[in-house]
Amino acid sequence: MPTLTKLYSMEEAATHNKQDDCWVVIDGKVYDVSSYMDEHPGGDDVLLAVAGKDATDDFEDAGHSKDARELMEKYFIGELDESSLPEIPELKIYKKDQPQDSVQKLFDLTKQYWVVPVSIITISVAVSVLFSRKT
Ligand code: HEM
Repeated sequence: MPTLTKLYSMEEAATHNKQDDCWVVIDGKVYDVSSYMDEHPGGDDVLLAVAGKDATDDFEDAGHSKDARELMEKYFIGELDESSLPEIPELKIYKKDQPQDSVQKLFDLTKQYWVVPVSIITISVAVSVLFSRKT
């Protein structure tokens, strides 16, 4: 049977940023750690510092054990609605300017560096003409 996962926007997660109402977002998943604040071996202050925010990097930096990762499931309440995230303009531009595939890429490079093969051919022709005149 399919399970329904609740989706939360980053705006909504951001409102849960207090000691007694604390959500953290880790790897696109939303956790309500309000009841875990006092028990967290890393302290409640570190959780409060990332309350209502994306704590993926901080979570990974702390080097959590397999047990800790299993324990997380207890506090899982839903997933982050990716469409609620602001679009990064640089990413869009980068994507847009990328050639479609490697063939296209090679074609673009050839267009850009046509001077190199043309110069090689010109020099070769000049050298062979000089040599043929000497003999
Ligand atoms: C649902 C979320 C979380 C759970 C269930 C959790 C659980 C745990 C557990 C069980 C430990 C003990 C060490 C281990 O087994 O790895 C721990 C330590 C720690 N946690 Fe978390 N944690 C969570 C989120 C976070 C976040 C978001 C941060 C950072 C902002 C954080 C920072 C730390 C730190 C600094 C330690 C101490 C590491 C040490 O003393 O070596 N934790 N956590």
